[in-house]
Amino acid sequence: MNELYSNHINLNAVTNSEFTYERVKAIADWLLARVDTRPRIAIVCGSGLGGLAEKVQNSMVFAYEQIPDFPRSTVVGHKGNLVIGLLDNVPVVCMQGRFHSYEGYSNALCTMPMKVFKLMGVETVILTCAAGGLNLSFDVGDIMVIKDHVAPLLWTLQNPLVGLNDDRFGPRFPAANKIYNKKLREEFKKIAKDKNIDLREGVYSSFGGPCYETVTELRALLQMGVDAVGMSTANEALVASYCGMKVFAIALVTNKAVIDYDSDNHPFHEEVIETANRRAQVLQELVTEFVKKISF
Ligand SMILES: O=P(O)(O)O[C@H]1O[C@H](CO)[C@@H](O)[C@H]1O
Ligand SMILES: Nc1nc2[nH]cnc2c(=O)[nH]1
Repeated sequence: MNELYSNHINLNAVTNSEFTYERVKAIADWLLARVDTRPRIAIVCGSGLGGLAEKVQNSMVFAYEQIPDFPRSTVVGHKGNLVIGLLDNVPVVCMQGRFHSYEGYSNALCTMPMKVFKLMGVETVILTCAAGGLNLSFDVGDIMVIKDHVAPLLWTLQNPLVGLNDDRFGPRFPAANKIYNKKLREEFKKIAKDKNIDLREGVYSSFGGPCYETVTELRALLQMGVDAVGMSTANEALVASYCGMKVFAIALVTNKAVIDYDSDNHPFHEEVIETANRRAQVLQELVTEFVKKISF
């Protein structure tokens, strides 16, 4: 098991080509052989947001290290479990923790679970993440529906789709202008409105991390129209959409991006986790309701 990890010295060099259709199918089949549930919705829990997975009932919990060829979670706030079961009676597969390139994983490896979901029969992927709020009108604790992304890593050979393409997953040259499904965004906004929960909508940008951004980087992003910044999600959204799944993503604004050169403030992960814990319940409520709505 996990031959890849023992043979590879540099997991940051694992490309798309390493995860052949057959290899990904073997992971999907391994999981499907162990559960009765057939999820059509996958949920990725971001930093501090893994509590949602605990709401899943009749669940089978697989630690990532149990699953053949799966990477391991190394970040605080990412438990590292794949949870399969029922969220308010809707069959789901839930990543309680995701993979980031700053953990030393290539983007191909970080996003490999999206392909597993595809081969498990998943049709819709819901991504959640923690992010720094850049839009000047955003407050800590705001929930932002992601409508587009700017992801400089994906402009490079760290694009997760680099390598031999297998058309059974998706096309060689996928479009990226409609990754975040409009109907799903509208549906989610309706749910929030009915519950009197304020929402934001905007553009997410992801960097490789693990450092947070410099003031000048943030100012440049602001000029580009970016509203929130993180270190994940865009890569997963791209691959999920490439595989033909519908994508919906939300960012929780866990801290304010510092765009003043002389400010004494700075972002730190404990604050990110603390805000996520504080807002987890609202987020869980919205996502659960959303899952119910879109399951029909
Ligand atoms: O995107 P998620 O995993 O939610 O977490 C965000 O928060 C962490 C930094 O505090 C980074 O991992 C960043 O990507
Ligand atoms: N890159 C980045 N990731 C984050 N995750 C949570 N907050 C932030 C932030 O301010 N910047």
